[in-house]
Amino acid sequence: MERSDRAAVTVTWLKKHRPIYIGATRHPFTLAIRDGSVDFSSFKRWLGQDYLFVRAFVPFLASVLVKAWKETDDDADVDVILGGIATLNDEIAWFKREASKWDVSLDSIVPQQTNLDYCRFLESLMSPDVDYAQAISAFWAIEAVYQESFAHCLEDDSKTPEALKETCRRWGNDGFGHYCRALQSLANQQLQKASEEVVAKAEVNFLRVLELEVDFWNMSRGTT
Ligand SMILES: Cc1ncc(CO)c(N)n1
Repeated sequence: MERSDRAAVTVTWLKKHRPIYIGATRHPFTLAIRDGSVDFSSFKRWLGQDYLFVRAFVPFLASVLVKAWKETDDDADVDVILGGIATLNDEIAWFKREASKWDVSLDSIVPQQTNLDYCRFLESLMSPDVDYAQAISAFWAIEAVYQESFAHCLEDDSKTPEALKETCRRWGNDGFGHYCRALQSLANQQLQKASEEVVAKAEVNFLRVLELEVDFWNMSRGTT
């Protein structure tokens, strides 16, 4: 592909891998939240596992911040990522409150294999050998799946149970949507300048994120 054809690499990926993306963002678990049929024990399992995931997401974000600081000239990238880190601080406090509401004891959650696999993937991206283009595009994909999944649960015709709406709003709100578009545009900027090899690696990572997201929803549903 010519450089000029790659104005928005992430848009190309979304078109090319549409069925897989839909599989992650219209998963039976989140569709069950949306139609009100979700089993609360599945929700509680998701809550506990996602808390562990988000804890592992903190050092990953910190590593993306360091890469942005090293590899970009203006402050825009660092500012967007720093905003993400600030949100994560609130998110961890929210998980603790939500868990106590649902009687989920966060201290005794054992990470399931899927979660360990996902955290290991994050760790692989934290290596200094992985460039910023790869890290920021994976970061965007991870956030975008949650944004699309939970925004769908808040549409007018959804029957999301009242007790789950706050969770859906956390990732489905317009502000988070705006943040995801900002990440997507940072990813596009980097991918546009990146070598063919880096773009190819980033596309593999994108697919791996989608696969891990599907596995994560499956785990929450108790089907793995
Ligand atoms: C598994 C997973 N993917 C994405 C997000 C979004 O931050 C999250 N909290 N958990």
